[in-house]
Amino acid sequence: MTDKLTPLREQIDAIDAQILTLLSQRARLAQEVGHVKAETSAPVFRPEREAQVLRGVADRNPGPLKAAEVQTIFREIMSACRSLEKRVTVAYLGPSGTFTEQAAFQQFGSAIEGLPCISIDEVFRATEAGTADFGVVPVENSSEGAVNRTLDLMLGTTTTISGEISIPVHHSLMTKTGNMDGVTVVCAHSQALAQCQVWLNQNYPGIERRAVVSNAEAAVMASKDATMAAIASEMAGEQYRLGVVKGHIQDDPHNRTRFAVIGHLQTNPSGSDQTSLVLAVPNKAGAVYNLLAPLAVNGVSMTRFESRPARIGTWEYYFYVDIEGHVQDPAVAKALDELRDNAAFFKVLGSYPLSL
Ligand SMILES: C=C(O[C@@H]1C=C(C(=O)O)C=C[C@H]1O)C(=O)O
Repeated sequence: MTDKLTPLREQIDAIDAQILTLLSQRARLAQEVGHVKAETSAPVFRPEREAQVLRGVADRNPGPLKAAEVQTIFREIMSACRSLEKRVTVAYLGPSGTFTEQAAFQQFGSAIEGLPCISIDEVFRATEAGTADFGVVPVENSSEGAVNRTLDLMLGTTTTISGEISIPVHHSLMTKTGNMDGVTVVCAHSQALAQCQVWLNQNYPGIERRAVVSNAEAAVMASKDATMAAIASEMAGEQYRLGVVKGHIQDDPHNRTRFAVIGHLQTNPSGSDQTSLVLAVPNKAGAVYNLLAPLAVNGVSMTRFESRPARIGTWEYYFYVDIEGHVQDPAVAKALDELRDNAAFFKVLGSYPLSL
């Protein structure tokens, strides 16, 4: 066997040497890009460029590696190259071990300064104040719908959305011991409890369910108290040394959560983009219909429509709308100009590359 392996490993060693040479050539070019940007105070992180690089490698990937695996490798290469220009600070809903942290690393790679925050409000504050260059917040879950706090804070924020991330959300039931002996309470974020409610009803109908600030916090609590079980990601379980009682307990096996990247960057078109808006209408008949008519007239597709009470004591609403395309696309620009005229409130939250 050794005789067969040796020549193959020699070939791998030779290729690794080539990869390393090419990586350092790439890194030196990124440093040069960094110098050019520094001369004009241009932003270091260019999400539209990174999205194009990642789409390009997926399109050209000859296999046998999967497109998503090749993208993960290139994501890390870009993250490391970018950090030679500047190591960006990214605030996210923590503590360490949350799905939002996972989303932040999926977007920026691991060569960043992570800034875990205790609440969604804190992520907005840190990003608005410039303590962090970017923030990552949950926006919507495929089973539970909108994350209302994020939508409310988007209304008044000075930041814009520069990217979106979509990740599969798999929950595990975990305890200190890996079994349920002596456990009297199951802790998790309210959304996670809701996403696992059918499974909990069937398997642990009598047990108390306690909503806590995050799943990661539930994992911390379970790591300190053998009477508590946590619902969280297996990643959080590993971090806090929990044993898995049962994995994949979410009621919907395709459960996903969408996250937004917020910051002070206006992202250029990447070729496959989305724009998020908040609108309100005057309180009269046919107002919503009239409001949205310019989208259809200009051939702009709406991919999401969500309403939130305006919280001013009357039955008025803010509408959160996602459309295909970028504000710099002529059809989108024209539709938005017309839309602005019909709206009682109008705010573009950002144009950004569609998640991979
Ligand atoms: C090198 C650049 O800077 C950053 C790093 C990138 C990369 O490593 O490919 C791409 C975009 C930027 O976020 C660039 O803007 O081209």
